[in-house]
Amino acid sequence: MVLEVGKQKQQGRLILLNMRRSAAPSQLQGNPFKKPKFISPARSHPSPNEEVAKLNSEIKLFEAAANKSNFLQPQNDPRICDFNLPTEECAKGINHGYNHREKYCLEASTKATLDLHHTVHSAPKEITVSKGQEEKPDSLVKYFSVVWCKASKKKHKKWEGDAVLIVRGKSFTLKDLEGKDIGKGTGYKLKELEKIEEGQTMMIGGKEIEVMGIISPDDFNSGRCFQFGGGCSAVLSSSQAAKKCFSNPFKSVCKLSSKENKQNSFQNCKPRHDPHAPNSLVMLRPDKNHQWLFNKTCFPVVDVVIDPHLVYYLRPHQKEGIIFLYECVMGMRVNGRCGAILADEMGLGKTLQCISLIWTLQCQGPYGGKPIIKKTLIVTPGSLVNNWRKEFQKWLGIERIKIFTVDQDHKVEEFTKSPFYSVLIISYEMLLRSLDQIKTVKFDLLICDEGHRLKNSTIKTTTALISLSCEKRIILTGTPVQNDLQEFFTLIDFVNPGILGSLSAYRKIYEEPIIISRQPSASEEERKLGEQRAAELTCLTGLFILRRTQEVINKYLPPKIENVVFCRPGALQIELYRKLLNSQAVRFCLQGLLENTSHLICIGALKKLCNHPCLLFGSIKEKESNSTWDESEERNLYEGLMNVFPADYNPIMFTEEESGKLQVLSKLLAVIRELRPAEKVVLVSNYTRTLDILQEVCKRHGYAYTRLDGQTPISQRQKIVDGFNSKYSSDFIFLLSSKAGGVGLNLIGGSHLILYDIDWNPATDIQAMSRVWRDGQKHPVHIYRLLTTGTIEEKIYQRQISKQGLSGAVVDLSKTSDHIQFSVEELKNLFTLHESSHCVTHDLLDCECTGENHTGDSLEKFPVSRSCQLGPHHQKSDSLKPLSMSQLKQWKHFPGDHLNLTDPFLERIRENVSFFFQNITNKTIAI
Ligand SMILES: Nc1ncnc2c1ncn2[C@@H]1O[C@H](COP(=O)(O)OP(=O)(O)OP(=O)(O)O)[C@@H](O)[C@H]1O
Ligand SMILES: [Mg+2]
Repeated sequence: MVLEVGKQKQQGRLILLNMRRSAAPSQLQGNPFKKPKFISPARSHPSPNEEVAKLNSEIKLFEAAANKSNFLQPQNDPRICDFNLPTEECAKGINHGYNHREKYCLEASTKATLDLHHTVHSAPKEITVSKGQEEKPDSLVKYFSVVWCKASKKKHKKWEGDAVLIVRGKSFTLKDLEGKDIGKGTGYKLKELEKIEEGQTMMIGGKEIEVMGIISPDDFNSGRCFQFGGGCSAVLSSSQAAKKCFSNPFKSVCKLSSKENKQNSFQNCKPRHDPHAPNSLVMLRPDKNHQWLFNKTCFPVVDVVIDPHLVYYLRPHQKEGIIFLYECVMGMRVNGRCGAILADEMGLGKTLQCISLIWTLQCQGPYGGKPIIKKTLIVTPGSLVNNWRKEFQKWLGIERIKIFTVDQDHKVEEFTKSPFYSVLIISYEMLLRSLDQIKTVKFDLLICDEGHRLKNSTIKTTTALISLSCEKRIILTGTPVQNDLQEFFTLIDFVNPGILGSLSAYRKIYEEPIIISRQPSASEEERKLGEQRAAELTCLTGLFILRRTQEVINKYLPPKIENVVFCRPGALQIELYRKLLNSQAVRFCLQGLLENTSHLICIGALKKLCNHPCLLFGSIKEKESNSTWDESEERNLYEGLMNVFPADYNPIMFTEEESGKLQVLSKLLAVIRELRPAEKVVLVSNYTRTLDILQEVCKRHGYAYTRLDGQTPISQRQKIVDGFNSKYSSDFIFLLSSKAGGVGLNLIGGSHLILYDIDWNPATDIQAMSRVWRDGQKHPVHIYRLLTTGTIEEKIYQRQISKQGLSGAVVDLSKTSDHIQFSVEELKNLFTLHESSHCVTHDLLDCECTGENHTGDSLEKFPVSRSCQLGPHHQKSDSLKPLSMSQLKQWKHFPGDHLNLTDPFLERIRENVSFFFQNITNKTIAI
């Protein structure tokens, strides 16, 4: 059966092979439209005998081409669209794409036959420049795929490359397949440009071209007519790039060494688990094309069935995710491409999906049941290395799979020397240190957890990982990947190298038109072009990117009660705040007189003050004792500030009353302890010094606590997390530095989470909040975000939720306030203290209520949209994203002195609170 398919294909390609022979080298990567027709301008067609003689040697080339030309597989699986595509529009786009690509291939082969009869080219005719003033509406634009070379009188000319000819009225533009202009002209005779047709050879703008085909406006606008948008070519070019470092990805890891082995394998060709059992999860069978390419030894095709032991626990979205990952790494979604990005929102169980995949591929495969992978490399942030180990044990026990985690006591060498282990789990930092040893192992699958860190292609980690010769690559990330087109390219190019062409081509074909189309000054034409390019890019990459939002697991989770609590500042805080705002440093900032970073120092001081005046006191003392104090910028800021503190002020003896937020926190902890003695609290700050203060509060009140921050050794981290999550733990509080260790942690032992301070980047806060409201959480989750009323904290919050704050930068954890540019106007707003307002944020909401008990609908009814460079239509709504102002308005809100506070926790803190916002998710379940 398989052989038959191969034979048919061979016959079908006889003609094509000869076309290829005469092609310029660039054509091997060229445009699929005309690739098969590519004939040197001065070359006649070879005789049929020549053809046959060359056949054998060229079969191989044909195989490669056949392999690649099926870039997208329409026959593959109708589920593709269901799983992948972010929007309906995109789904339409994909089907459309399929048709096109099928059409391309068909057209290409038909044309090839025609070209065989196309013998010697007549001398090209020069298109003449018009002298008259004929006019033509701009809307009549035609596109052609062409091959070109410099004009010359030589007999044996060689085409130099493919290009796209755009004819608009009397002008033309010639673009190479990287989107660069290589020729331009205007004032040509309209009649001559109008007459251009397929097969025509001509001189235009000093270049000789041959028209290979007509490109539809749709194909041009989508960018498909360019090198990598065309599908077949994309795979070809990149596979050539990939060849450099990749070995055959589909070669089974279990080579048959003898006849005996082979016989045995045939006899054992049964699925490992019963595919017909109820609830069985069976992977897609490879299609004929896949079989022909990767089942050379003709093993029987066997069902790959996920271990029922795992399936029992899997959520529906996880089953879909496993199917998706399987098809991606098997090269069933994009032929010859084995990369995937699983970008599910935080807490959706990306780890379990990967573990299921690894376990499946390590034991099974579609061809004779032979395993697909032997060794897997998992690279993850240091704090999650042991979390991965735990998850493996949780889902597979300790017997099924042998994993090795690298730490101080367990070096990579141990893994490399032992045949015992199949999975290596290592931190990004350790990977860099042990790269040479890691390279000695042949890994069949590479998983990069929290892989958005690879978005920068120049950082060492990315280059190190790129250098590993493993083709099956998976990036896991909870952060959306489409917000920055440059970073998007790097991530895509990492998992599927070369699929979007070179970076410069990508910029020309996709990035530039998309960005131009989003500018307010964009013309209608630019807007349309940008939209279509974005749609095409999304469709192409949507085949191997999967993102699901939190909603898919909401029904398995307990209710979440989110509160934004506006805490009245203490008297000392207000006095110090005023003084800081009156300082010379702030005044200079507002006049634009100081250096670039001065405003950051002012902002830092105000933020410290909001957390607790003793932090500011500590900073001033520290600076004063420094020998450079006299020249330091801070002097202008701190001048006279010490006089505001009581003469005998001792920061170690700080009081709770000195900070509005600390007072609220202290009362909140007390009421949680009293009303829910069995529940625990995660207390988050971005600053170690603030955590010190919070730790001191725990001590003073006798609360048992544990702490994880940047200083915590990686080897300790999982132990701390496990200890806290254990029901036997006596810890009441988990002190967490969100930036240092928030990513990926499971802190389901806690059901109350308090964000003590606010970060410019909402992603940091969202990361922290997602630690407790996730699978496995048993209690309703209470989130409290504390903000000091009228201060810079409110402004940062507003920035987070306003449009400005929603620009691409904010969803990226690596972006800090250092990256944020402020206008003088913005600085003026930042450096204002609103002493008389209960809640400046509410004042800005344009809400009809006077702040009295507005009980808006639940947020769930209001889908949130995040700005994304690929446009609003190219991304599903994400639930774990910053709110917008209008959504906040829908939250229940009321002043602190409101009479009917139904929430017993809020009731206890109201004395120090000027305003509340509250929203409940999953309200249906009784709290
Ligand atoms: N099907 C399931 N049933 C019960 N618990 C599950 C299931 N799937 C995952 N979990 C648990 O949910 C928690 C979150 O899973 P995981 O850490 O894999 O999330 P994630 O998608 O990696 O999130 P993040 O982006 O925050 O890292 C883990 O404790 C995991 O064991
Ligand atoms: Mg994770």
